[in-house]
Amino acid sequence: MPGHQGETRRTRAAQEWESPGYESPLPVTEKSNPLSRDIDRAGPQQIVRVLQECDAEVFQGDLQTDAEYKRLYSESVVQILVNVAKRVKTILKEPENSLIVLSGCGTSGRIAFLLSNTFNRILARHQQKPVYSYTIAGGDKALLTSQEAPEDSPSLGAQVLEETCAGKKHVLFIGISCGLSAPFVAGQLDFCLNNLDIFTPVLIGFNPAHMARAEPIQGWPHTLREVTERMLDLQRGQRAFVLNPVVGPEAISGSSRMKGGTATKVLLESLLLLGHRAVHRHSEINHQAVLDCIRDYETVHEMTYSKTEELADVIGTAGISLQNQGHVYYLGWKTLGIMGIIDASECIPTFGADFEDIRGFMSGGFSEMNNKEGDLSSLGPQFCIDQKDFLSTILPNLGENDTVIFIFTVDEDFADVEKLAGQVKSKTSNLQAICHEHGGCRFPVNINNIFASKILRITWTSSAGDAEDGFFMRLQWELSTKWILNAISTGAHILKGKVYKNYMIDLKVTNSKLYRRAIGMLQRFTGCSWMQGERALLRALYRVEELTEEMITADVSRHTQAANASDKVVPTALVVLQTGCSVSEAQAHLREGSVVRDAVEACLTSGRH
Ligand SMILES: O=P(O)(O)OC[C@@]1(O)O[C@H](CO)[C@@H](O)[C@@H]1O
Repeated sequence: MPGHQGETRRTRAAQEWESPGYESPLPVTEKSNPLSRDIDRAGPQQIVRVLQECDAEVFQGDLQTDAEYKRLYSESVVQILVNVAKRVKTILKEPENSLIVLSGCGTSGRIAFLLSNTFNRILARHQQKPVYSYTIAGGDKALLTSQEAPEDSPSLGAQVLEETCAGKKHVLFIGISCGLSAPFVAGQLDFCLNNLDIFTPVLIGFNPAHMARAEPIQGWPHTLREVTERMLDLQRGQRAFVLNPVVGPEAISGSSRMKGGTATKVLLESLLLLGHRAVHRHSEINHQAVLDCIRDYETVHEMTYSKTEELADVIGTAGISLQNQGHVYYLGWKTLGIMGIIDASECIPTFGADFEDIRGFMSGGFSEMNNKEGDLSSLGPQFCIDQKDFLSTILPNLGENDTVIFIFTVDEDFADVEKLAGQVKSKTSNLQAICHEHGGCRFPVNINNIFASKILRITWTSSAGDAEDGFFMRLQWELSTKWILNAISTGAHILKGKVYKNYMIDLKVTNSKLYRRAIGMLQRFTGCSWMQGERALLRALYRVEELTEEMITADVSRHTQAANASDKVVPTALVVLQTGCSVSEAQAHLREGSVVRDAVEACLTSGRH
């Protein structure tokens, strides 16, 4: 794709979604992206192109100097990164009784976990004790599966944080909520604000402060907007920090696992790396150092998306597997294995997918995960993540409808990769590799032979630096892998018909944010009122024609709990609203059309005539 054409499209799109009336009053993270409007009708190549452009928006500079929205490269954002990196440095220099806690819900919490482990490993290389910890709404179960309900509890957030920090005298707390929306994180920030003698709170998200969630939180006297405003007041005296550049609407509306997760990783890694380099290499923490770091990540975007053809091929293969009721399996090594497990776990709430549709496994399983709660495999098949589990439970039934994607780097034991690939190859020809190598280190011939043409290989230029450079390269591989896997799972679900325009129509309404998003979607597509949308949603959720008084007056938390057990709730409500049919008729209609998008589209189009 010629670069300037993409840039022109991005500028035009930004002018559109930045205009004050565009999908007002939705915050940026919930708006639909003009660049991806027709992604549901795109083929694999086009899907990659659209995702590339949407992801490039993460690194877009200010359109004008007085632009309303701050971006990653904006002066004020860079300054906050500098200030927070200096706090990191202070803690690393005086680690006794100190802690850096990273926290979030869903993807945000998973990234918190990943980075907390990585940076503790960097410290170990320098013979330093761990300083990092993480919290995630729903505990370690949420690292592997979707646990959306705990996201709604501020008191749970505060309690978990208090336990994590017991006895500490200095805590840098970094709460991540891409939409500035999660009550769990709000509770933690409020706890910090009430204990400023110990805590320095930092909030990371991707909306301007005036778009932070302002609706009342059940059983709590504050809102996230109010907490954000309190933090902004304290920011002047550097007692709290709000890092909230805008990165543009998601390619799939509201799917903050994508750009939100990416920008979180870029921001956090940049500020943590600078803090570490200041201590271990005595380098300066200044604007230029921040800009250099972000530019390195921008290069990762370019390198990754230079593999458009190969990526489109994998999406096509994975899409066919899902269309034929087959499965996609990620088999990864080290942290790239974790990236696979994370990406797979997100498909359940995002696309209403079954946990068997896309699954991730990693070499070493829980001993390699290094999560706080240890081996969770006894909790059920969803928690079996070791490649050994793949061999014992999946391999025997693997077939031509399944796609298996190997994710590894030149640092792996090739004999291991080769042996597993041979076993998989005897069951399915849909074998793919995503692999990272660097200048001095290439894959041996037998690895190339076994995957033949099905290799998406990225060769990185390595700097002959110290161990920290090695870590930095791995962080870049992780981000690159994230982009690739997000594209594969999103693309495959698009090809399966799980996306309508650029909306995830079959999402699970398992927390209050998703519940509100679903009603908003019903309003948008049918023109109904909020109340009509909510009633239709509840009828679909409880599978009843008439709502009882109890259902109407119950708390949203009761509905979101019930949503776990229901299927195709939003598509059913859409059909009910649009045609005036009963819930059971709508369900029958959706069963007939195996592709959700087509069934919904047929109904919406016919309703218009
Ligand atoms: O608090 P955030 O980061 O805005 O949102 C977190 C979340 O609700 O959103 C994602 C789905 O959109 C999931 O990762 C997670 O469950």
